[in-house]
Amino acid sequence: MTGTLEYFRLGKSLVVAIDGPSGSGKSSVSRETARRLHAAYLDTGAMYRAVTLHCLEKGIDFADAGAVERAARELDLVISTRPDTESVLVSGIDVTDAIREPHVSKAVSAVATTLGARSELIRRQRQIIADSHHRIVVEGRDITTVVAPEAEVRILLTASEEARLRRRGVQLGGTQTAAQLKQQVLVRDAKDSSVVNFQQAADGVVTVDSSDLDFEQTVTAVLEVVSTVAHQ
Ligand SMILES: Nc1ncnc2c1ncn2[C@@H]1O[C@H](COP(=O)(O)OP(=O)(O)O)[C@@H](O)[C@H]1O
Ligand SMILES: Nc1ccn([C@H]2C[C@H](O)[C@@H](COP(=O)(O)OP(=O)(O)O)O2)c(=O)n1
Repeated sequence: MTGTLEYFRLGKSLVVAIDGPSGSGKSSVSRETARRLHAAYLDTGAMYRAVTLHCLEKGIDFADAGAVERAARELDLVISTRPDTESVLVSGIDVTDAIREPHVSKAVSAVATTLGARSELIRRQRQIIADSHHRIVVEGRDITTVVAPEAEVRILLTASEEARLRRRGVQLGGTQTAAQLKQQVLVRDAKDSSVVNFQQAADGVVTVDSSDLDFEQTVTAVLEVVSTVAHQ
């Protein structure tokens, strides 16, 4: 770790790209990794969710790809990149909690599979990485392959279906039935997989399987991958 922080102090670029399926621990593990590295943190899924919420509120037809793309382009979206501040604003309104609602989770794949909306969000994500002076942990589905394939560290964070369903169930406070959880985790992943590959590691991407690791062990495993790069 000390070596990794030293690497940062030398002003070197350190983009940590983390992809993986739903419930693998991407958001929580990436946020904590960013904290420990004193780096910025970007939850790209939150951006897809914000566009989705906006479309739902404006009654935009998800089948109209042009309208969804326009919504992505025109959205006044501000997302915090401070790991200690979870904040998403749309037109100045705080939607941090609203974008996590189950009805948004259910609809979000429609935006994720609209290629024009993806291009716009990818453009914005690259800008945010540049604004961070390339010291950032970025997580999503296509960060290692599309958004930042040149990232110094590229990780695929996986976990068994059973672990992912269990974690999401606990996270949602036991409010969802087994069928609802399957819909939100496995069915959504299957839909999203039609446009991005986050099930297998691309060349040069290190897989961290968190199925049998607790949260702290997973963060440690990710930091170990980061530190091998810092010491190269
Ligand atoms: N290795 C782990 N062991 C146990 N629980 C974990 C682990 N990693 C994450 N979690 C918990 O699982 C839930 C889902 O994690 P999250 O980061 O939201 O996943 P994702 O962003 O991949 O959907 C959260 O409540 C988180 O605290
Ligand atoms: N880089 C990304 C990030 C998310 N997405 C899509 C895939 C997901 O269905 C949604 C929401 O992502 P999010 O990471 O919030 O999802 P979960 O934390 O797994 O519930 O956005 C994407 O297509 N590309």
